[in-house]
Amino acid sequence: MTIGLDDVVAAETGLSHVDGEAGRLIIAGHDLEELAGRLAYEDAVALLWRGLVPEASDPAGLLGQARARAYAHLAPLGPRLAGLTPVEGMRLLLASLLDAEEDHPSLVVGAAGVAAAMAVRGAQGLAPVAPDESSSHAADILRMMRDAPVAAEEARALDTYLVTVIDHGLNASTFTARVVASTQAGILSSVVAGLCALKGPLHGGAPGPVLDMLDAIGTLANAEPWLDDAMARGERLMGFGHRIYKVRDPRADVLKAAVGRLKGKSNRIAFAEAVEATALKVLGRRKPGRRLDTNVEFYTAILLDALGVPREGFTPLFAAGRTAGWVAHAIEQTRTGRIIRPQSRYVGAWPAEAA
Ligand SMILES: CC(=O)SCCNC(=O)CCNC(=O)[C@H](O)C(C)(C)COP(=O)(O)OP(=O)(O)OC[C@H]1O[C@@H](n2cnc3c(N)ncnc32)[C@H](O)[C@@H]1OP(=O)(O)O
Ligand SMILES: O=C([O-])CC(=O)C(=O)O
Repeated sequence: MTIGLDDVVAAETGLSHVDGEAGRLIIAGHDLEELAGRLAYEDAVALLWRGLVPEASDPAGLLGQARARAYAHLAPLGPRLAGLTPVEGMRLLLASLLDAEEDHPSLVVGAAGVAAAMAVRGAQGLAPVAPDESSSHAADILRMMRDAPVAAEEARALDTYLVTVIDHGLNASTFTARVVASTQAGILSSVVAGLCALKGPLHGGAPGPVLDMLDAIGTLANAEPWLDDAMARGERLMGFGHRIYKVRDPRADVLKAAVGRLKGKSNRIAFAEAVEATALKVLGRRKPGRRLDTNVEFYTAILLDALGVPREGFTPLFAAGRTAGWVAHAIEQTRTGRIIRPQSRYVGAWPAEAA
């Protein structure tokens, strides 16, 4: 038995496939590289939901309406976000919809976009900004978050990001969502559960710490000693390593290319590339045979920073993108009609008479 379920197949899915040896991600029958940077997020949602969600044929209009409907419910909660981190705020907002029994696929995705923007603003003591139904999902999230116009190239960069993270096999948050869905709890409960799995740094929470790491390293000359000291203290280098990928995560290059297209918008990219190369050298030396490479979170940090997203907002944006995946997995799992219930191996004390 493997603790951590490394090689266990816990579900069948038609949504996405991660080939960890080839460094390949297939989403609904397409390589990620065919989709990211080419499709708007709503079109990727339609592709992912095809055959699962009836309204998938017109996702653009539906997500706009969904944002407007969600905002009407969520806006009064704006004052309650002060003092919460954006992840906590987003959780509070989405959980509040549970009471309203809003369990509709598009509404949940629309609400996740609104909640991400509101939670980032709320954490800074700023009032929420209303959605624009006619805007694309990516452009509207960025505009609601910053309350300022969004350039077309910025909207495209965020689209690329949201599509890149839309789904990824049975990662920790999606597995969590499927476990909850398997109890027939419904879509929204599954999504809120998935969101709860993103609170820590190991899954979806690494990009903020990646920027902290780059800031702490400061100069290229300091990179190798800094990274080496961190490893000597037993720390993990954020943005590196993956349970499934034993080679470079293909999403790292998709996002790095998206940063490159944002001309003049990142003053960190050259430094980040140099630190990445040094980190790979240090990881290879300190953990020989472990096959630790760059994961999606490293260039997520650079891209979202270039878009002016505060680092505490990185995880809410990951969640906003992943929500369409959680929803689809929840529906897929619910349809199986079977509860997910693995076994544990008891290592505690036995009653005296059984010893
Ligand atoms: C969207 C996403 O969530 S992508 C993942 C984002 N998370 C991060 O970037 C956080 C840093 N990375 C990690 O913590 C891990 O690589 C994980 C959690 C992503 C995957 O972990 P697992 O595959 O379970 O690896 P596991 O914990 O078994 O570690 C294997 C070995 O590699 C080491 N290792 C794994 N990742 C790292 C890392 N980033 N830095 C340093 N060492 C690492 C572990 O210390 C362990 O070494 P040991 O056996 O000598 O003690
Ligand atoms: O697959 C995983 O374990 C983590 C990950 O990269 C993701 O969820 O995108």
